[in-house]
Amino acid sequence: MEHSSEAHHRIARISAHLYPSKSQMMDESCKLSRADCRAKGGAPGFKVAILGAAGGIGQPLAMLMKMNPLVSVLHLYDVVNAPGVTADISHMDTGAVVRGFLGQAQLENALTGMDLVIIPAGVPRKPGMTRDDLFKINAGIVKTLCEGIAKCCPNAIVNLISNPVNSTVPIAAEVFKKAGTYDPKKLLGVTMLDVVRANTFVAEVLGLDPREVDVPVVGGHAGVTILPLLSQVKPPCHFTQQETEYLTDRIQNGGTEVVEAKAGAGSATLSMAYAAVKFADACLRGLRGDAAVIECAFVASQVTELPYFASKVRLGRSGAEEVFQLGPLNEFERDGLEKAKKELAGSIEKGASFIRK
Ligand SMILES: NC(=O)C1=CN([C@@H]2O[C@H](COP(=O)(O)OP(=O)(O)OC[C@H]3O[C@@H](n4cnc5c(N)ncnc54)[C@H](O)[C@@H]3O)[C@@H](O)[C@H]2O)C=CC1
Ligand SMILES: O=C([O-])CC(=O)C(=O)O
Repeated sequence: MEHSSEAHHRIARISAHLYPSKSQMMDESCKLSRADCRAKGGAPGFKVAILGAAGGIGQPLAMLMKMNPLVSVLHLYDVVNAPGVTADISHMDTGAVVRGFLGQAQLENALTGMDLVIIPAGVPRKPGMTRDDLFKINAGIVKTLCEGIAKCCPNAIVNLISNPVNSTVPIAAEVFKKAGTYDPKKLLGVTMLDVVRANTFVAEVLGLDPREVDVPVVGGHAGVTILPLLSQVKPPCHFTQQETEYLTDRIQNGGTEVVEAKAGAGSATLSMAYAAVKFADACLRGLRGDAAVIECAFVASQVTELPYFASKVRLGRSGAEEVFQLGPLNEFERDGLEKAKKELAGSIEKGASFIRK
């Protein structure tokens, strides 16, 4: 039979977990706080922060990052609901230790020591809006968060999701330049969802498994700036003019397709969380030193005359270590490139001058 005081202690411990105040009345001496636990969260891996972790993208993104074996510490920051999301996700029996941070006063603690910072903070579109309509609110949010990064984890890789990406990446770059911490290799605008969509839609047209399809998508992340290079699809294939026009239009307007389907309840969140994790995982594999990790991203670039451009990049220990040229384009793509560059130039300038002014 169980010794009675041992049983008493066990009941008190369970009770302490469920009803802290009741257990306090039962037995003050047998409370076990988290700090007393033997686990010290020292598992090997990278430290990742998500800023905007309680949002539509943030929550599934946090869940998927908690499942990533390359992550040892996961910091979840938001201006609302961070404790709830953190409590929920921290019960998943995967390796990463999860900590929550709520509000501006906790931003610095959320960022200190991070290897990778993923930013999905900011407002999403409603039907009838362009991504640029989000600039007014999201520009200031991105500025504040990047000031925190410059101060607390200037060497971290930054994955910027908040729209309009074509402007928020230049905003982040200018904040880092002002702080003297700018490393162009470490600032990456996330355009992975365009690639994910392109792979899906092309696979549908060709009757292939999307996992076997690789479509480079270059330019930027809004309307005509999203330029799928269908002439470079792997495996090599041919499209009719009608297929090319259908696919280009669907890939460029994939975001709007979701915004309209959600009818006022926001924009892509689940496919975006999936794409963000796919991209973050590539960044972490690069940081680990894996060879040939190549993905598309919106980065500082000399591929065109514009200072930022999305194209394939090689991810390594220091971020985007190599930015690849566009390769041969057909006439349809060359036309698309000219349209993309025209719009991109304005969006980049708008972002940069928001900080320079
Ligand atoms: N790059 C891409 O491919 C995509 C980008 N997006 C963009 O991602 C952003 C977020 O979208 P959702 O998650 O759907 O929006 P949401 O409104 O569901 O979540 C945004 C979260 O950001 C938080 N937030 C607001 N201000 C903050 C601050 N100063 N610091 C920290 N957190 C803050 C909010 O509290 C909220 O939890 C939007 O700008 C959207 O346009 C969305 C889909 C794809
Ligand atoms: O369309 C939006 O507003 C969100 C987004 O960037 C996307 O889904 O590609």
